[in-house]
Amino acid sequence: MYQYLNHIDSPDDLKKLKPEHLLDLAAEVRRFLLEKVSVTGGHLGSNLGTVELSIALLYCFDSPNDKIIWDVGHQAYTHKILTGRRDRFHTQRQYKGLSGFPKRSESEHDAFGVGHSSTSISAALGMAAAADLAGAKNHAIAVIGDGSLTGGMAFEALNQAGHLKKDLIVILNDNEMSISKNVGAFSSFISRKMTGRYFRDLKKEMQGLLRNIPAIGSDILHFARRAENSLKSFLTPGSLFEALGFDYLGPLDGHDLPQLIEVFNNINQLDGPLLVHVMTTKGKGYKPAEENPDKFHGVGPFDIVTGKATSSTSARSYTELFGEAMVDLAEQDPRVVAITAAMRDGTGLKTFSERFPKRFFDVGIAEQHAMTFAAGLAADGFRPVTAIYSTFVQRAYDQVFHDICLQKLPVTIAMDRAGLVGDDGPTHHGVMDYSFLRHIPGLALMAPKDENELRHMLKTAVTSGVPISLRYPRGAGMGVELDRDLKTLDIGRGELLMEGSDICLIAIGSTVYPALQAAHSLQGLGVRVGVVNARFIKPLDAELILSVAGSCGRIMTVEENLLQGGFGSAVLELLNDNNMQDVIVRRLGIPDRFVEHGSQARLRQDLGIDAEGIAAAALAFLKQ
Ligand SMILES: Cc1ncc(C[n+]2csc(CCOP(=O)(O)OP(=O)(O)O)c2C)c(N)n1
Ligand SMILES: CC(=O)[C@@H](O)[C@H](O)COP(=O)(O)O
Ligand SMILES: [Mg+2]
Repeated sequence: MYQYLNHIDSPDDLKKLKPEHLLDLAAEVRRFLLEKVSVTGGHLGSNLGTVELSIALLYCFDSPNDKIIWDVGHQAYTHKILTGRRDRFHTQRQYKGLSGFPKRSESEHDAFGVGHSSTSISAALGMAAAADLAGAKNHAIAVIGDGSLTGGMAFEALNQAGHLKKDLIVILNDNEMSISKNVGAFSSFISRKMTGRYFRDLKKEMQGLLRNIPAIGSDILHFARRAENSLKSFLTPGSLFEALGFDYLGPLDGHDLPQLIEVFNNINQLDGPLLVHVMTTKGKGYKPAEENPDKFHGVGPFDIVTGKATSSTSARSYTELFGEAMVDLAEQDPRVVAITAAMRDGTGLKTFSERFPKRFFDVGIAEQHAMTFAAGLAADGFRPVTAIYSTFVQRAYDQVFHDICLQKLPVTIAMDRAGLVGDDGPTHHGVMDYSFLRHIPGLALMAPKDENELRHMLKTAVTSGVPISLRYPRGAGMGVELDRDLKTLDIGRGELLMEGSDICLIAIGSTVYPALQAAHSLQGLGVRVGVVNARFIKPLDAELILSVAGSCGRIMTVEENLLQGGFGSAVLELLNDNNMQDVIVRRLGIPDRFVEHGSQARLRQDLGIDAEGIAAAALAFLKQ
């Protein structure tokens, strides 16, 4: 089946192959990727696009002594397969299986843990500085995509690299795609095809310009030629990197394995900062992915022949209903604008962008900029909604504080993928937003119990006129009926769902329905259980919580967030501030550790925040 691939368990095995066999190996790797990812799901398009690049890097450099760092790392499947993980690759992103991203704890060939974009150049530069200090001669190689290069910290690293002049290799994998088509002036600049027409027009312009300068004899033509040459060198993609102190090579064909090997063997001898620009095709070698690179960026299990998904969910997703509510709100209020950081489809804003193109902004992978851009819009009368995954909002903590809350600007921070996201694992779980946002003065923070309440919370947010954030989970909603009209909720008001005098479960967001389920099963055992849907992490519904605490004397909080500084902590603080220390409290949530990847259901079960876990914890609590 795999004549070459089955004999490669390390880069040393790879190096035993003759160069002419590497093309066959690349074909086998592509087949292997399709075979495995069509079953497990995962990031397909970017991995099909980096097969040759991965082979050439491991063939020409000396991993793990040479450090290869993949930016984001979603495109490092071939790197993993050729570094001893082929036989375990069917477990990638599965519970207790391989991670979907490079991880130092997983292999010595994973030089740096990744998952959030734009970190590779900083890390590689750090390793280059380490090698320099240690007198070592190993290479530090960052492989960064054109999308990830729109992330600000990549430029912070390029800036310092050009200054330090350490031996650093940056490989720009340019497929002109982020998750969707890449955006921004920089991405069009680096992918600019220096066409003949472009130069001809430019030349005409130059000559026109020069004709207006008083004749300075025959020198003018000499000057014109020099101007044209310098203009050409200035306007090629490499000119910007050269201006930052890098040597620039490219653009090369990122699928031409012999060329990549020749170049990589040569650059092995170079020193100082070097940027190699390779052009690749996202989804290369698999027609459905080449034709729909955005759709095949991240996939569930699919049929290789048709390219169609083989698993589907019934209930509509939180994301989809968020997107629909955004369209409704934008129709009602011309001040509503939407901002995404390179994740239009992932955040459900595709329809919004088509209906209101002038009120839709994709800022690239630039969450910090997104927040302050929103603050600018809000300062001048608009109602911006930033739609950013919870884990990526962590990137923009200071901007939320400094640019939005301190100035009390009416920005809505809509955090999708909040809570446990599942297969992407610890880099992507959105389990800290209660903790890192709750203590910012003036910021309201809420979480809906279901997709219908999400819609009302969104309306509440964009009409509130204050800094406000809502967070909702990845995946399907609860399948509840949707109210026809969106309504506004009272900020700081929760709802009492069940009354009970033995114990009261105070839940928030995705834990409300599991708490209700637990309560019904406890009722069957004769336990009188109350359930509260808190709705707001801040401001808490103090009146409701103090009332149930006083009448029950025993409460259990439940949250899909770290316990440290989370919702339960807020309730403890409230009780303490109101001298209700005699109320006994148990907090269910995520303990002080990172949660590995696996299905959301399995992770919630492990953490005891699913219905069974809540019921068991409540029973144990009652027996104390
Ligand atoms: C800080 C951060 N924001 C957003 C993402 C989501 N994300 C993952 S891959 C990706 C696009 C990356 O594009 P590029 O670097 O060009 O890689 P390609 O998929 O094209 O190979 C995005 C936006 C992320 N991983 N990290
Ligand atoms: C690698 C990356 O960060 C994104 O591709 C992320 O995996 C998308 O997550 P969703 O699949 O939840 O949209
Ligand atoms: Mg790209």
